Amino acid sequence: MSGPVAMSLNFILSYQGLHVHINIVSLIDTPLKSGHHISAFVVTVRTVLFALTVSTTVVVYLHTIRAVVMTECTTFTEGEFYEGHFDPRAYVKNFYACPSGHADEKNFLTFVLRCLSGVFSAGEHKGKRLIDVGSGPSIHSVLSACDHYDEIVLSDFASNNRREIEKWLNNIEGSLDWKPILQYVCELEGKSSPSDLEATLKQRVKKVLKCDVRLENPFYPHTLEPADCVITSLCLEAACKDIQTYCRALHGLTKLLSPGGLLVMIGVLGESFYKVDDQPFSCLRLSRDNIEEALSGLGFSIHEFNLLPAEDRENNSVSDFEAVFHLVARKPSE
Ligand SMILES: C[S@@+](CC[C@H](N)C(=O)[O-])C[C@H]1O[C@@H](n2cnc3c(N)ncnc32)[C@H](O)[C@@H]1O
Repeated sequence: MSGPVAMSLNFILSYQGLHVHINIVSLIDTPLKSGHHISAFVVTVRTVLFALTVSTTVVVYLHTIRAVVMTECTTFTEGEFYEGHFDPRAYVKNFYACPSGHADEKNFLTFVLRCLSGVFSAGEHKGKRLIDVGSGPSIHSVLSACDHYDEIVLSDFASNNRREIEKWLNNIEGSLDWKPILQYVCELEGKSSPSDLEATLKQRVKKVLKCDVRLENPFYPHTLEPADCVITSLCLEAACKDIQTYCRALHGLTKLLSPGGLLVMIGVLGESFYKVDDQPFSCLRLSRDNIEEALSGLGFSIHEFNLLPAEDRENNSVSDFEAVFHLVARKPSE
């Protein structure tokens, strides 16, 4: 099977103390198959002026130009690509090492954690079962909810992600460190003990399952009992190559909910790629209308839609999102 090949070219042009750093990252099809095209092309040109003094080096960034050209997307990085190319430890180190998240994605993670805390900390939403779809290697999206649901299922397409979660749940040496995020959520919610929160979550997570959101039943061949709450964060836009697939996947997720159940989504608008270390992944560019139309088409009522526009987008080297959104919607009761 052919898959996209990530190419990264770096070079420096120097002339009399003026250094031009050129970084080209592109996703291209494997040359083994003909008729394929460049699918994503990211060019970053950094012009750096080094002014040397006796003891110090002053670096002045003159300007950063970034151009992203999306052409026909024959190589959208779907689940199979994640299996071989997504580094769970690098992902967590890049984006979840501390509550402020990645330095280029200002306030992204604090916005997400605050929104999730706002939904769940009062205890208004509770129930027996909660499913997080496309967890990646991460547990942050269920931290605020875990006190209020008896059984939690985490899930992802990629086995390397599921393995990292299992390692953390089983206290295996060298597992991912979620302490800074646990600490932050406790501070938000006035809880005194991150280790109690950690213990609660570890006790409530009953399964870590393979899922594929492109399937009508994402957990096929298993049939899960209907959940009171489904959470999904940054998964559908990473997994779905076009809006039709996205709407079908959303429908599949909503079928996991019992009537009247709660859907909580975190996602990005207007993003075409993100990077984990130097490895780019594609993303379906969504608008707020896309999501609202898809959900109202499924009969959901949207209770909250919160948006955080990207700050300093032109200097973001790890993604090109326009805004991060958080929404809470309810499935119609029968
Ligand atoms: C950007 S990560 C999001 C991870 C995590 N939920 C978060 O908020 O950080 C996207 C995740 O989607 C998963 N994914 C990709 N294709 C998928 C599919 N078809 N079904 C389920 N998960 C998929 C990837 O393995 C990856 O873990």
